[in-house]
Amino acid sequence: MEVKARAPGKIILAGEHAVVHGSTAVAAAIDLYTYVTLRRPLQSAAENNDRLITLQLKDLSLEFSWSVARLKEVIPSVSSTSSLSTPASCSGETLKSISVLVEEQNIPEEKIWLSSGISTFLWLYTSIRGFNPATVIITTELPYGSGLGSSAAFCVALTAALIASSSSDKTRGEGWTCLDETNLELLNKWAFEGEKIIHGKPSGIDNTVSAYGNMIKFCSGEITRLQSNMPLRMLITNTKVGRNTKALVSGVSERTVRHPDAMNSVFNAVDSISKELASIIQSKDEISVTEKEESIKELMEINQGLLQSMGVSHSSIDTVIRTTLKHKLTSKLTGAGGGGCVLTLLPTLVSGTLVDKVVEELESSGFQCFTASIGGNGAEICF
Ligand SMILES: Nc1ncnc2c1ncn2[C@@H]1O[C@H](COP(=O)(O)OP(=O)(O)OP(=O)(O)O)[C@@H](O)[C@H]1O
Ligand SMILES: C[C@@](O)(CCO)CC(=O)[O-]
Ligand SMILES: [Mg+2]
Repeated sequence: MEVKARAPGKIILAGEHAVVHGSTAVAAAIDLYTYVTLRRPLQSAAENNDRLITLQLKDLSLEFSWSVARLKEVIPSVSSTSSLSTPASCSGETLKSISVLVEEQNIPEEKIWLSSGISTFLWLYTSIRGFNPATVIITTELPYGSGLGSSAAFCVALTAALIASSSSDKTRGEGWTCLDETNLELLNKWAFEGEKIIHGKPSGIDNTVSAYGNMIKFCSGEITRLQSNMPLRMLITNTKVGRNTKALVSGVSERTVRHPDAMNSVFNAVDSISKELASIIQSKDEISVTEKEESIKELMEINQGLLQSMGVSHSSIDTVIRTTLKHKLTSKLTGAGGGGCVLTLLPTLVSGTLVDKVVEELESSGFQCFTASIGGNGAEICF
């Protein structure tokens, strides 16, 4: 028995970090996906003594396996205390036990950043599917830890596959299909629990936009779907500077504890930027696209300045901003910053030749550029 699921990455157009502190943010799904295939063994094989839960990370040529017996020994209570319909947080104690199971896998030192993802896998899998043996195969088009929501796409696609494999209502051979509203809500709640293991204190925007797709305005868990009334093209530049969302988010929280008044003013300013951006994107007024683009440019510039003041920019991000500005193009970091990816607005009147020139310049600095279509589908499953 095999089910497949996929979930998209995202870009944050405005409001990252401030959204963790209650400000509004605007995000959109992009057409780069994480794919999960879940294979359950035939009944006869499942009854063998060597029953295994296996995780294959195909792009990295890595495989991790746990015997069901070992899982039952180390985290006996997980599957008895939770079920698909009751999303629950992983307690500190359970996470410690799961870390023991992850450490036993001897992850190569240079890939140790995968540990939180593998812990999340074990938590989500055993909470939703119990100790039923299976092989889970993951591939991704998203760069890991670069601000495009690889962690959320991983949690959402994995949970979607787990929900699909638990479902008795299977419509075969119909290609990729969306989940119904109830399952989507459940999926989003479970994926948020997964994100908590990877991010520490996520706002929930990344898993929500990956699950629901489209373009959304998000504030304290409340989602508004945005209908764009203008073309929106962004160049994405991956600085390839590795960073970790958990550390960056906690850095901003520490700064907020030290300077609460100043930082709350910053978060309020970001809230206004996101709200204004959302209204420009949706506006049906007679304002020309060029005028709208000019406003968006300015808002991106102010947002980047505020992200700088939160301490989450990086010299590689500054290089991208300077390089694009030479060609009168505006950029801001996207996601958690500290390196990772940068967005550059490509106004409708900008010629392909200019874009090619900018890309060439950015790539000669060692960065990687690409474009992605914005605002597509969220999580989907396939039987
Ligand atoms: N396909 C995957 N397989 C296993 N683990 C993954 C996968 N994708 C992401 N992860 C886990 O998520 C971590 C990266 O998450 P992190 O939140 O730091 O970056 P991001 O989600 O790419 O960026 P951002 O949160 O800024 O959008 C990795 O270190 C890994 O533990
Ligand atoms: C940095 C952050 O705001 C976005 C990461 O994509 C964290 C979050 O909202 O969970
Ligand atoms: Mg993440």
